[in-house]
Amino acid sequence: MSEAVLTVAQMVAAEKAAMAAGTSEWELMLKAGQGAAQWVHRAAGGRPVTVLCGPGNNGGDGYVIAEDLGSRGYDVDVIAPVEPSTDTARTARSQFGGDTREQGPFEHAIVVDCLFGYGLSRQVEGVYRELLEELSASDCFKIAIDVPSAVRSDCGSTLGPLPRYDLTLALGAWKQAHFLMPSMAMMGAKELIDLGLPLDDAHGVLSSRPALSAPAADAHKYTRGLVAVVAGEMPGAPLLSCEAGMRAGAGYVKLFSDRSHPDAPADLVIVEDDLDEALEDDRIDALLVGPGLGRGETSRERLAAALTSGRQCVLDADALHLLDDDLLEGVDPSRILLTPHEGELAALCESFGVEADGKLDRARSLSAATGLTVLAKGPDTILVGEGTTLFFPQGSSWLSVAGSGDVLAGICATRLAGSRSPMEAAQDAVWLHHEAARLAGPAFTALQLAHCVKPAMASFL
Ligand SMILES: NC(=O)C1=CN([C@@H]2O[C@H](COP(=O)(O)OP(=O)(O)OC[C@H]3O[C@@H](n4cnc5c(N)ncnc54)[C@H](OP(=O)(O)O)[C@@H]3O)[C@@H](O)[C@H]2O)[C@@H](O)CC1
Ligand SMILES: [K+]
Repeated sequence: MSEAVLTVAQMVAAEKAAMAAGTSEWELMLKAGQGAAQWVHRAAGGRPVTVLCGPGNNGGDGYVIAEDLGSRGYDVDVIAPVEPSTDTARTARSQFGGDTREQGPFEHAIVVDCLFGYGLSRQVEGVYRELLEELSASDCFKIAIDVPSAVRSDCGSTLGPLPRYDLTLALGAWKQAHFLMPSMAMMGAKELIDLGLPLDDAHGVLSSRPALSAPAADAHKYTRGLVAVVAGEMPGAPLLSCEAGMRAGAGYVKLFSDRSHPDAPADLVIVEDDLDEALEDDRIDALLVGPGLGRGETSRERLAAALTSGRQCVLDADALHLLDDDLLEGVDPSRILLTPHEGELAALCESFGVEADGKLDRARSLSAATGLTVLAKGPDTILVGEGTTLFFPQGSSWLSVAGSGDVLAGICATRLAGSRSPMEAAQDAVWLHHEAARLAGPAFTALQLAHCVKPAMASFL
């Protein structure tokens, strides 16, 4: 099944294309509703179900679900504050053999929310708000059809109460809100119901688990990739990057630093030569600059030296605050990966005169304006480059710890050194980072996370 992630406009276009090819909207709704009913049945296991139906086609899906469950012998209670307003939803209503009522309260242990789907267009008020508030306060099992009803499908922000759902059933394709905060964290388990829509042209894709490989039989340390981490004013952060990079498959990790690192592990090579000289080593496959770099003039010079060396680079942390058009002059942007968190992304957009709203739009606009690959990290991670946007399943919330980004940057640099493109390297790194966090369990430190990158590798071999 396609893992395309669509905007509302793309969703509407895909539906239109399916209809032009001979499938009616009613057929799509039947397929969607019956596919969803199958999941509701699995969750309900015979217990009575309440279905909340709104005025549009999301409500139409609700009537199809109610009819399907009724035909299986379920006790179904349908709450529909208004009559359906689209032809297809009216057809669905007329095919539903049961009664409806206009408002709550609802008592059943399973509630299916079909108030609004991707057609949500304004603040949720009145009886709809009351129903969503009641749903939020209830301890019932909550199922959202397509998207939670108060969620804007393109950006994941809310226009009303957002209950914590147990299950969200996406119809036809994933919407961006399924992988963006705050909505993604409230959707529970997510399942996709295939409607056979044409989705080949989608620019957004859900990242699939990478398959990594062990070194070739004749590998040596240089063929596996030499990573150089360019240190700066603060020693701790680049060391964390090295600790992670050393466990993500690199053959060799070096720290280019002009100060001593008494806490460095014995298996890390520290190069104290002049940076320009150190960068002349032809065997370097990728550089990481930014963690602990500082933002002063010397730091800027170190970043400039790294960029003008022509090597593939991962830029993180302070490097993202220093980066501007001047530093990128003559640099091939297709060899550079940026790993900003939300604040760094906003700062980058300002530096490059990119006007955009929200994380997704910022990452896309920055990449389009500069040609750089952008890994916009955070609880909802987005990767943009080569005209594509990749979305990711949610990682552990324990990743919100100081040094977590340094670890991610170190993994990115190692993957980039291992003959991966910036997009591939970043994708590998997000999965390794998430898996390391899963293995580290609760309340880990960044160093413990870096150590778990090694066992995380095993999950992808
Ligand atoms: N993808 C597919 O292939 C398939 C998709 N299907 C389903 O269609 C869904 C999209 O349907 P949709 O376009 O009819 O929009 P939907 O979300 O039901 O809501 C629009 C209605 O709500 C109203 N309204 C909006 N906001 C409001 C507010 N705050 N407060 C009050 N009213 C508000 C709005 O009114 P208006 O803005 O027009 O005044 C309009 O009446 C999609 O999510 C999926 O479930 C399947 O059936 C078939 C296959
Ligand atoms: K819904």
